[in-house]
Amino acid sequence: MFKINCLNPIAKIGLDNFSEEYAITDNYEEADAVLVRSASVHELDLPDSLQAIARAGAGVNNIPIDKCAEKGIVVFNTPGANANGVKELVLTGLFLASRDIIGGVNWVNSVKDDPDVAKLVEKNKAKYAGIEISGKKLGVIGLGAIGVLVANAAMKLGMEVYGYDPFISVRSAWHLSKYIKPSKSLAEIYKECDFISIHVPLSDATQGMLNEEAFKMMKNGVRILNFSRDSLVNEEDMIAALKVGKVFKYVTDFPTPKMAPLNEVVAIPHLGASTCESEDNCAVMAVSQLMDYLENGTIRNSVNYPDCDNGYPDNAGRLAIHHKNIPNMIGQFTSALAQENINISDMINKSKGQYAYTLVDIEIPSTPEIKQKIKAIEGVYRVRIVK
Ligand SMILES: NC(=O)c1ccc[n+]([C@@H]2O[C@H](COP(=O)([O-])OP(=O)(O)OC[C@H]3O[C@@H](n4cnc5c(N)ncnc54)[C@H](O)[C@@H]3O)[C@@H](O)[C@H]2O)c1
Ligand SMILES: O=C(O)[C@H](O)COP(=O)(O)O
Repeated sequence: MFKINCLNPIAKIGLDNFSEEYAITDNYEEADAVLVRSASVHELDLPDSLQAIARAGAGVNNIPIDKCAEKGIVVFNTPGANANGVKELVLTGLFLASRDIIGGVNWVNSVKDDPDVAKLVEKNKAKYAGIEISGKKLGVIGLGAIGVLVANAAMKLGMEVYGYDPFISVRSAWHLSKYIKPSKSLAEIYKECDFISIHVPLSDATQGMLNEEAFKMMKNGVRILNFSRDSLVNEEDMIAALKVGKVFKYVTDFPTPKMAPLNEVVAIPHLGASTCESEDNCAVMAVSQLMDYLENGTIRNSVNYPDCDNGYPDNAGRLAIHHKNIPNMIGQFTSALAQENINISDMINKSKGQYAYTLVDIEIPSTPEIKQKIKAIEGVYRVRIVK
């Protein structure tokens, strides 16, 4: 029986896919695996029982992924599963940035009981007027699952779209419209674009990337959209840029105490992935990846361990070994098994950066003694008996 703890509410359609071999527990400390959305795992201890964390969503900055890797805990996410939900809200954001729609609606609310409301509207509407997005230049920073959808959709709305992603995947490149202009540098995006939308993960490399230096290169009155993470933007620099009109509007899905009260900020309560469809997609994908990992040792869409699939374990035993990606690990595993006169029937080894993962199928059912012998090898983080 596998025990699953949910650190956030997870869509029922996903949880319903767990078979009778699984039980949902309220007790994080006893969980074999955890499902999470945006709740922070950084402050939590990682119990010895914990084998996997599945993020039902894209961003994993709420999870200590290296600390997990070193305990042999596989961290999954669900690439693309909420991308359409986010894209639709980004399109909304483009329109909200083009005219002061929110300011105007709020003002109408404040005069709604006035019998002359219709006259007042005609007299005051100019204050909320703006521009059209058609014909304007949009810069999309980060052409992953969301960035590609945003770029293609904005192009269909008549925008001239520039894209920047030095690490673009083959899959994204295939899906990107040929009409999107590839930018060689961020500077080109900053100098050319009327609207800029950022779709990169938060990391040490991207934190604060929209800062004073970047704003200096941008057009006066640029509109910036951030549906990725608050700290991609240097808050003080953004506030200064908004004050002088360098940035005309900042649309963000991540309000902070300093940003939320500003008139030039459209602050949305992190709704990008909060649609029935996205929540269902993420939950189904996360649960399927967890089950395949717990039952077969298969890894799909992990952010700290490599993809690794040796199918259903149809040999007598299977060991899943998490280890450092250093020379002679496989040699030591095979020697340790040979010393016990155990024949290996199948084996697969994959690596990702400094971490590696080996699935070894053997001709006898795995035992705690075999597990211990492999675990004692230096550089091994965890050994799990799959079968
Ligand atoms: N608002 C929401 O509810 C919501 C929902 C989903 C995702 N997100 C956020 O959006 C981010 C992107 O999501 P995604 O699904 O498109 O992820 P993704 O992994 O598919 O795409 C990210 C892209 O950013 C690119 N990238 C990385 N560093 C870059 C850099 N320095 N400059 C330019 N490009 C860079 C990568 O090459 C990749 O193509 C997530 O990490 C998450 O933080 C927010
Ligand atoms: O990174 C993500 O997938 C989003 O920020 C969604 O977060 P949520 O699952 O908490 O809505």
